[in-house]
Amino acid sequence: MAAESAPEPARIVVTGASGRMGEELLAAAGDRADVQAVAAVARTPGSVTAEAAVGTHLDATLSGEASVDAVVDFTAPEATAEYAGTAAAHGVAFVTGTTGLEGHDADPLGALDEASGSVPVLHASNFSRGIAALRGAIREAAASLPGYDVEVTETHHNGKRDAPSGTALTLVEDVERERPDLTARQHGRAGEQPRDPDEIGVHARRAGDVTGEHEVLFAGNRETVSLSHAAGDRGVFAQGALDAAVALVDRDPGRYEFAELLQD
Ligand SMILES: NC(=O)C1=CN([C@@H]2O[C@H](COP(=O)(O)OP(=O)(O)OC[C@H]3O[C@@H](n4cnc5c(N)ncnc54)[C@H](OP(=O)(O)O)[C@@H]3O)[C@@H](O)[C@H]2O)C=CC1
Ligand SMILES: O=C(O)C1=N[C@H](C(=O)O)C[C@H](O)C1
Repeated sequence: MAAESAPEPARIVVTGASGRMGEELLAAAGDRADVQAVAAVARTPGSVTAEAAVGTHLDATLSGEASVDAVVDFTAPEATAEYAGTAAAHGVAFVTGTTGLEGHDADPLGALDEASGSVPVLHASNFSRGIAALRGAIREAAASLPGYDVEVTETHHNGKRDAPSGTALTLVEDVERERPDLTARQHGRAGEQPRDPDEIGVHARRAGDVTGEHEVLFAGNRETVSLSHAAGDRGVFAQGALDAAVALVDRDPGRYEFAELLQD
């Protein structure tokens, strides 16, 4: 009987290759058999150590590659808006973990929706499997603990640009869906500010090189429930994003959720 041959690796292009996540993605892809980073894009290519070719413009990079399955993008909202359109124009799936997209002038969320008309698109504020599991637990707790006060706290490294983190916003939305009585997001507190029952507190801390920590605290009925997650390193996010890129290959155009791809 003939031996089954391994499937071809997903051919990806990594944008933001000079960044913390870009470097992590290139390193992680190099260790996997199911993904091949065929090229990388960076504004400052000299700073990138990669076996793949490094360009400065995604459009030129995609034009120069015979076949690319997915662009994997962890950059900044304005770049994500541009790259989503470029990937769609080339018929290439788009996976992005960029946060801070909400309300940005470049309308990255609109660009993702538009791109999803012609290619598969996945945006996740957090690509760790632990956060995907935590979200289920948080939804359950929020539904089971009516009337409890809820406070969301995140901690990240001092180089993070956006606050609160994209993950914190996702967790807040998850709670709000189960608790429509929580209509007021309270970002920090100062001075005389007693808590209103309709508040959901949101707190962002920035310190040192903390990779990413999130906690949702439920308090009421003389008890507290705390659900939390801490990422040990950025490899956690990189592996999840590469899993997503592999899972998106050959899918129909449209918007996809990270949790839904994990179930397949
Ligand atoms: N969803 C998830 O699981 C995770 C999401 N993130 C998110 O990913 C994003 C990147 O994070 P991180 O790697 O730490 O950030 P860095 O600042 O380390 O890297 C950002 C990268 O994007 C590039 N970049 C920034 N602005 C532009 C632009 N206008 N055009 C083209 N390229 C640009 C930078 O290029 P240059 O070096 O030239 O400035 C750099 O390569 C953030 O939004 C962060 O919140 C991070 C970790 C996990
Ligand atoms: O910027 C980061 O580092 C991270 N960003 C994401 C976010 O904003 O939630 C995910 C992770 O926590 C790390």
